[in-house]
Amino acid sequence: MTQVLRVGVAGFGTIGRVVAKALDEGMEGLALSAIASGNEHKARQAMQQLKTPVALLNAQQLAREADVVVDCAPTAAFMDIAEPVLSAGKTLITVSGAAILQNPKVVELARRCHGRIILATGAFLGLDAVRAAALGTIYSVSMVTRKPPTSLVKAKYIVENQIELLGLTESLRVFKGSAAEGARLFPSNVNVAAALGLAGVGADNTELEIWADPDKTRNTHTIRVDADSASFEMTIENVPTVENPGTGRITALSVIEALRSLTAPLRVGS
Ligand SMILES: NC(=O)C1=CN([C@@H]2O[C@H](COP(=O)(O)OP(=O)(O)OC[C@H]3O[C@@H](n4cnc5c(N)ncnc54)[C@H](O)[C@@H]3O)[C@@H](O)[C@H]2O)C=CC1
Ligand SMILES: O=C([O-])CC(=O)C(=O)O
Repeated sequence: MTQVLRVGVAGFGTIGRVVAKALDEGMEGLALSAIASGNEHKARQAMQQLKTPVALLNAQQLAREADVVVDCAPTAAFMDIAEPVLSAGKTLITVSGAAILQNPKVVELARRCHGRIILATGAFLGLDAVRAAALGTIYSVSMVTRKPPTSLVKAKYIVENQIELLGLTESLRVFKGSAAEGARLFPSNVNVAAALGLAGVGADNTELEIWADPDKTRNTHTIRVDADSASFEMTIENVPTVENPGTGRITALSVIEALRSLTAPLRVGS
């Protein structure tokens, strides 16, 4: 008999709903087993769209119920979701690179308990090449993010510093520094910079600029890497989701792809 992996989805928002829908519609070797949410009322309403009803559980119960948990919740909820999954020696798929930087001990927890954290590529590109280059010598890694002002208005740093972005007529650089600092100040907006840091030379040594750009309609990230094995420059232009413009449409698809590669007979890319 073929084994089917039970998948729990934690966080039923912009990304979580798309991932749950894909599982509900059928993915080879994978089945949606339960959902955890930060807002029970909204989650119950949205769960009515599922063809096969599943339970709404808390994070502890979800970790017991599922073989694999997909974390699609805000950065602040990461440890509540990750800890029970990893302590049980199970697999966590996440796109919260910023949360991993904030909680580096989570990697040790996974090691000690034989759990596994898969940081999906998310709204990004090129992490396979960066990881490979990191086996040699990387001289520099930098990233420039340009987002439409609407994608940045809810960012922690922008809100706390009351920076007015919606009336911009030209682009404004809102951050320049390390990816580590950028991920701390913009946790929901530059998870991709955190992932780039983790893949390459570390977030402290990865340079980052973030621009609010009224001429952009897409969340755009350009990375430049100079290494002894290769030099490369890549740009991705992500279509913002309607629900949460800071989140590109491709993010949920990347998570679905990460799930699919758990059971697919052929995996393309490292
Ligand atoms: N690496 C990447 O490329 C990207 C990463 N992200 C990250 O993905 C995460 C989710 O993004 P979105 O779906 O756009 O956010 P969202 O705000 O649309 O959805 C988050 C959901 O999590 C729920 N939630 C809150 N606390 C929870 C808890 N303790 N347990 C379970 N659920 C909880 C909320 O009620 C909400 O439904 C964020 O951490 C964001 O920073 C987002 C976009 C790209
Ligand atoms: O980096 C993120 O967390 C999200 C992002 O920029 C995008 O969706 O393009």
